[in-house]
Amino acid sequence: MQNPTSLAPAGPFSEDEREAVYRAIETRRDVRSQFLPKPIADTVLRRLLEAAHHAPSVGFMQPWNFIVIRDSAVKTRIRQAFSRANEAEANKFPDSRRALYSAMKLQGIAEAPINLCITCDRERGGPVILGRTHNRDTDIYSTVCAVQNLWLAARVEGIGVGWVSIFEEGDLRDILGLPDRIVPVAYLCLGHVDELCSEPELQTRGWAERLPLDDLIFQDGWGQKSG
Ligand SMILES: Cc1cc2c(cc1C)N(C[C@H](O)[C@H](O)[C@H](O)COP(=O)(O)O)c1[nH]c(=O)[nH]c(=O)c1N2
Repeated sequence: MQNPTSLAPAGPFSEDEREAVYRAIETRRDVRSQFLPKPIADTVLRRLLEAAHHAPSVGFMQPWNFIVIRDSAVKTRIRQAFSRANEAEANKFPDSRRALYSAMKLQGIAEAPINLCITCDRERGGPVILGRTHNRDTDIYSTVCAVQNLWLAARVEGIGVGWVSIFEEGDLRDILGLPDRIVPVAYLCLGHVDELCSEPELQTRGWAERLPLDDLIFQDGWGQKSG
């Protein structure tokens, strides 16, 4: 049988292109406070969704859907669900951290012109999916790849993205009318930004620090360091 694969050139990008890609990766931020009210043009939103839709997926399953939320009544219900979950989460932390937790803004649901729920259809493509037999969660991993593609594409477009995960899943299911087989993987707030924090907000506020990369790299087996 003839090999149907067609090949395209795949050498390194030019220096400028390479720098631009790494700049997008390094300056991407999780956004909660910097959203501008300016609407996102449909053409821009479409490019972001195309970027997400070009993510890798197990068995080319493409398990994602994109629920674009603009309706302020829906956002209000989502915001209320966040508030309930946020209170419960705050109470999980010891007294010494609770005040700092409560002082942080952890969502921009109302301020972001668009909210976007990226879901995973756990039954898309039928019961047997190439590559998923031994790890059922690879459909979820695939959906997260779509989220990251969108997040980086958004940086390039001057659109900030904030991932909000402080919800009871049942609330999201109920508000968005999700069938049982659909998992809400990411709830994202999107809006134009003209400024972004230069470091993760959780770092500047003293909640956590970026770990040294060298501590995380092992050679040929868990815990094994070179030299
Ligand atoms: C799966 C997942 C879920 C959440 C987040 C991220 C991810 C990957 N993050 C954002 C998170 O705090 C942030 O990514 C890190 O602090 C690192 O900062 P930068 O993304 O580099 O700005 C996040 N932030 C927030 O304010 N509220 C939230 O509910 C969440 N939830």
